[in-house]
Amino acid sequence: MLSVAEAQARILADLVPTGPELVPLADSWGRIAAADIAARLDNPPADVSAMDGYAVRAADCAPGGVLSLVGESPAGHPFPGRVGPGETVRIYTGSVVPEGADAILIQENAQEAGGAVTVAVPPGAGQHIRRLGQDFARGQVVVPAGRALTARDIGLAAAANHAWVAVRRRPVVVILSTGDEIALPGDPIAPGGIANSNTPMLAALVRACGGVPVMLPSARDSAADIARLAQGIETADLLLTAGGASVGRYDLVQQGLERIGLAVDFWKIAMRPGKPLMHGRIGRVPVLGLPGNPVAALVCGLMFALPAIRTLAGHAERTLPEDLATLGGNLPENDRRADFLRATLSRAPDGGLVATAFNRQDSAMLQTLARSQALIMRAPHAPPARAGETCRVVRLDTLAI
Ligand SMILES: Nc1nc2c(c(=O)[nH]1)N[C@H]1C(S)=C(S)[C@@H](COP(=O)(O)OP(=O)(O)OC[C@H]3O[C@@H](n4cnc5c(N)ncnc54)[C@H](O)[C@@H]3O)O[C@H]1N2
Ligand code: MOO
Repeated sequence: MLSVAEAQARILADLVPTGPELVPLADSWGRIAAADIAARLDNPPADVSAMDGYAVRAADCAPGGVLSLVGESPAGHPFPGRVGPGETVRIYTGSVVPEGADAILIQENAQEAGGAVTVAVPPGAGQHIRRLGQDFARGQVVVPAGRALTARDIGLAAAANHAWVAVRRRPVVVILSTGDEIALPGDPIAPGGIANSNTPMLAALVRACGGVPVMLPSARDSAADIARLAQGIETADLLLTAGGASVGRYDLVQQGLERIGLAVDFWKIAMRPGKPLMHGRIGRVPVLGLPGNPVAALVCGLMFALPAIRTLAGHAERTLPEDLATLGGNLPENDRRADFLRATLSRAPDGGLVATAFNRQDSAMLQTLARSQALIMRAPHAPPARAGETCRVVRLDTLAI
């Protein structure tokens, strides 16, 4: 069976990012920059004052000295002349510093009367001046390609004078759950039936990864029905199936999709939950067959669908970051499958993270999944671990998933 890392590498190997589209900058939150965004101007565009006061020549300012007030430089209306020896110009925060001046005397440290300004506390040379380009220079890349745009990036791109940005088209991800027992949430549930939690959960995951989910009606446990529902996926960027991935007589996803051209790349990986994960292609469309147990579907979603969607979306950070934490309880020796244990997080007195695994890790238990704040990652064949030892975690509390 493949390791988690090998499976990730094979899934991501030949995914091609979607093409670019232009969107208004203000609508670009969370979108992935398709190209570097370079500044179209210097910021600040000139030397400007950081305070309200007087533009002066620092060398002219001595305590008690008097300067002649020769004009004003309001923001947006630069003073056209020069500040000569013994002269000063009234200035405000954000105003262009007139030629000749090399410091700002803040108004709290001066007294103005009858066209003269008396210096109380002289400024140092250069004080309270924001230099031309000190934030960024024209041509400098302010947002690199592949970044998911934050409110801060949008502010920066706006300051760099961009009204539109090129972002990647959101990948279209088709979701197909399978199983005779599956009913739409809210519909009557027949004896032995179960509400479909995977489809809405995976749709939310797709959205959180920057994709557009397309939820198909769930398929019966029949190869013909699976093939029928999955027809027409050639315009999608990714197909996610859930359920029917294992070895039972009614686990028919592979058989069903083979009828419409599925070529399987791998099936089964050394991971818990998630052993029956399948990867393949139908034509150019990558296919991820997720296990039906909802926890396995979501954990495989985080470890494989998320990197795949992020790669399709052109995101530079493809996989979830790992953190270190201290174990809050003992863990037994692990077998040959990498384990992802649902866990809560707390803080040790020194502020460090403490991860405590839930006692029951049944991959059908959604409540512990929803309550978990991290997944403790255990390597295949990890020896028993004791409370207080360091462990690797994927944080869920910081993900909006
Ligand atoms: N003999 C073996 N049995 C199983 C093995 C194995 O290796 N040998 N693997 C187990 C593992 S691990 C998993 S995970 C499951 C995966 O099974 P499938 O992917 O075939 O999923 P189903 O059998 O269709 O369903 C499993 C379980 O999940 C429920 N389910 C399915 N879809 C949904 C949905 N959309 N919403 C809510 N719940 C869903 C379904 O009712 C079952 O209870 O196989 C083990 N078996
Ligand atoms: O994926 Mo299964 O849920 O490993 O138990």
